[in-house]
Amino acid sequence: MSIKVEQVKKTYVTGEVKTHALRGIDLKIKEGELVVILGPSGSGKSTLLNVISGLDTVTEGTIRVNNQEITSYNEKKLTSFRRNKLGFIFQSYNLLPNLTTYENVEVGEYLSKSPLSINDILNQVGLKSEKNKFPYQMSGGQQQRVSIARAVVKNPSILFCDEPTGSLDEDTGKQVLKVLQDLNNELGTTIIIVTHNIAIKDIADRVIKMRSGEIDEIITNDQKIDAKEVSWG
Ligand SMILES: Nc1ncnc2c1ncn2[C@@H]1O[C@H](COP(=O)(O)OP(=O)(O)OP(=O)(O)O)[C@@H](O)[C@H]1O
Repeated sequence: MSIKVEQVKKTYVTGEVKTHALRGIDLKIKEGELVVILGPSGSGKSTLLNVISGLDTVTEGTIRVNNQEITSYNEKKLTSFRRNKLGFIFQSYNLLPNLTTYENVEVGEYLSKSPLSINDILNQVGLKSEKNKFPYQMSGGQQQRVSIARAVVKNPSILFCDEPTGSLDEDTGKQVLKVLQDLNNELGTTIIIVTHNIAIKDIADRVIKMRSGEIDEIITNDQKIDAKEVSWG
């Protein structure tokens, strides 16, 4: 699904204090792109991800997803758009602790009108033999792969990832990136990754650098590398 962001501003008001988190963002993302958003803390990365995914509203401007203006949707329409079309992965895996791997992924399946096969996805993320384990019986990388499987079983058109490797060591982080890269290549899922980790830029089609609520620079990456070759440095 393509995304078109036009003149988007987001201002948070807390008491007397106004925070201009987004100061006029223009951005187009093509279907099937893998985009990495980089920038210092407070530069507006998560806010941008939240408004594009309809988790938060804009103060000004429009966002179109596949030519549908989601900024004009009411809460009910937004909820159904998020449920049917989008997948989310966070730094904290947000798994249900008393459910097994398979059952956690079933939660994603239940939310979708056109789910993929749970077993196929567990194979794809390398968790076939972890199917009956509970989150506490697995490593951080395995738990993150369960959260990816839960998001992907919905067959989302866009996958939003907020610091997906933030809690992981380098080797495990790279395995998780590899899973995301394979999904992008094999299923054509549009993927947007927000991160502090500059090394992740090497797997992106484009890198969007943010600063103080604005896009500072957009870099097209002509030499994408395999996630296994990424080095945290
Ligand atoms: N719900 C909120 N209410 C008030 N201010 C907010 C809210 N969410 C974010 N902000 C402010 O908006 C600005 C941008 O925050 P945002 O979380 O988008 O930055 P970020 O680049 O994702 O930072 P980090 O890398 O630390 O997660 C910050 O100044 C932040 O304090």
